[in-house]
Amino acid sequence: MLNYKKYKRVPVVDLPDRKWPDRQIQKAPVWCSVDLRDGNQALVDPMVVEEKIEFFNLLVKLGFKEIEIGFPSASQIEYDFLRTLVEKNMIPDDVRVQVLTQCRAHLIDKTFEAIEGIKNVIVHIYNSTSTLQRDVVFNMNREEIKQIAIDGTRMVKSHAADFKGNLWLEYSPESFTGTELDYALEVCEAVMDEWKPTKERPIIINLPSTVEMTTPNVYADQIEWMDTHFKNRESIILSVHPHNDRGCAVAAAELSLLAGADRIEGTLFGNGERTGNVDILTIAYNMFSQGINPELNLENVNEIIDVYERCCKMQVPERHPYAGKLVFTAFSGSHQDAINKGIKAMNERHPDTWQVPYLPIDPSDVGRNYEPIVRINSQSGKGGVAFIMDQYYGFKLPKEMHKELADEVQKISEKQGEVAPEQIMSVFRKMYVEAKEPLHFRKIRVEDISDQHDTFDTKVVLTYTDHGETKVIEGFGNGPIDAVKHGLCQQAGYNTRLTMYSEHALTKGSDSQAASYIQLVDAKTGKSAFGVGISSNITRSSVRAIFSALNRLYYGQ
Ligand SMILES: CC(=O)SCCNC(=O)CCNC(=O)[C@H](O)C(C)(C)COP(=O)(O)OP(=O)(O)OC[C@H]1O[C@@H](n2cnc3c(N)ncnc32)[C@H](O)[C@@H]1OP(=O)(O)O
Ligand SMILES: CC(C)C(=O)C(=O)O
Repeated sequence: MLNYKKYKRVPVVDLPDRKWPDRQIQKAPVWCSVDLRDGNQALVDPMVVEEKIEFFNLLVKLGFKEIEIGFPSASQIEYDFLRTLVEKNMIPDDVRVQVLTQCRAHLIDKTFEAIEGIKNVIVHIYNSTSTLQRDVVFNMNREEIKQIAIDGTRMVKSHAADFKGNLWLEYSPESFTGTELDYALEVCEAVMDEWKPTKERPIIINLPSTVEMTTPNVYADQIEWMDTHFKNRESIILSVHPHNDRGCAVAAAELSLLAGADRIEGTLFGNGERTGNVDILTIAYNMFSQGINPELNLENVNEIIDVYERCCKMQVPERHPYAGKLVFTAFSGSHQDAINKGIKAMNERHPDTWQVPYLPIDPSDVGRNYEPIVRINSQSGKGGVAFIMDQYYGFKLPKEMHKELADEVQKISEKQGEVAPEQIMSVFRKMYVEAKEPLHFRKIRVEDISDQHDTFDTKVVLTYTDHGETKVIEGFGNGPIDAVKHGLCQQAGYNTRLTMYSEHALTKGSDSQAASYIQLVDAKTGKSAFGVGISSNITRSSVRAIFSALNRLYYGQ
């Protein structure tokens, strides 16, 4: 049995008048990508300079205005990358780059050496404040730990006096979620007392969920508590930095926005230590799906995946929100049916507002144009097969026909697994379009005889082969189809009723073709069959559909 007694609960926050549950997200926060630092430090093979440059350029293209580019005092690669950005003038003027350092003199000195020449920089210092780390890592009491933060701030301050560009300070009480709230507040305020931020030159106070330890509502309570207890709150940009140990980082980040956070640090696809940082893209796409401008350029998720996978040597999982290969695809019948009907209804009723069952966003909005929304396997139903026929090939099968074709496709999927659209099309062709024997329609002549006949106004002369033997018959009716049917009944003995007819121009493939669908019922036995005809001439496509139905009805095709 699992030894759950080994673990103890993390205390919750006593916040009876919490406000965040009644709020809604109204706008995008300040986004800060920490891919090149927190994401990078978790990689099996951290990025080399060229990869960091490619990733940095992607982040700029996506519209990030704050980018933590590394820990320049940690390694030569980190340092060289930063220097390359500066020397090659690659940092846009409207982007603030951020660098991380521990509160240690030699690391801060090196950091300032690295950032020389940057126009806008955020120097991010941190030290762990949690009860556990105070005890086992630092073996220091509360005052001593607070002093690390104060000393770090002082060191940055003394360097900042000589720094030529614009510089902001960010302070993180690392392991904030394992820190007593009153103590976290005390340390942050000690840093602020030292730094002296103003409304015009605010400090970034970043409250990381370094390890996600609780349900997201507790994190939100912690953030709201801090938000409402800070003195001089207007001189703070309140930032969060959730990790995903419990799989709830996105929820934690979203709830923290309700609780007062202004800024989110996270990574693309949630790469980062252990289970990762919060996935910024998911939060941004969530906003987008609610009609909120995410203020990032996220139209091409495939490009983001491409750069991410190449530089990080990580894979985006197939079920990853908004980005996974399978997230816009339905295999199951009822989902496919609802999507099929939903898209049709939306196009008819309100094409400007996306509302389709099972698809929270329009895949094409994020560049997933070629995504198969519907894929067919043994879990699929008739709606899905009809959707494929329409979306891929332009055949709008009458509802009556859906089941027959789907049953045939299902027989295949039960044997082989997924059935590709081409295979469905080939089944359709074989079943209907190629049902041309033994009755093979050759040609038709249509005459308008309206002033020569009382009830019928169309005469047809129909040539076809029956088991190879050529036959020519005449038929009269109130239109070509009716006349063909009468001719076949009276002169060839096929006594049928026509119970369904529909036709449409084919929108996909050859643009001048029409498709006709017919259902014939044998008047004596009641047996029925569908037929399909295709031709550039609507009369010929209809007659072909009749012959297809006859062959299937009487000759078992
Ligand atoms: C939650 C986070 O993600 S924080 C960011 C973590 N990222 C990284 O660590 C990646 C880059 N880091 C590195 O390359 C290295 O750790 C370096 C270069 C920064 C420092 O290297 P080293 O000094 O050789 O080793 P190390 O990191 O183990 O140093 C630990 C010492 O720093 C102290 N320390 C750790 N964090 C801090 C801090 N934020 N401020 C001040 N001192 C600190 C520890 O108490 C320990 O002190 P001790 O030597 O007296 O026991
Ligand atoms: C440095 C801090 C913000 C960090 O990376 C964390 O707490 O996860």
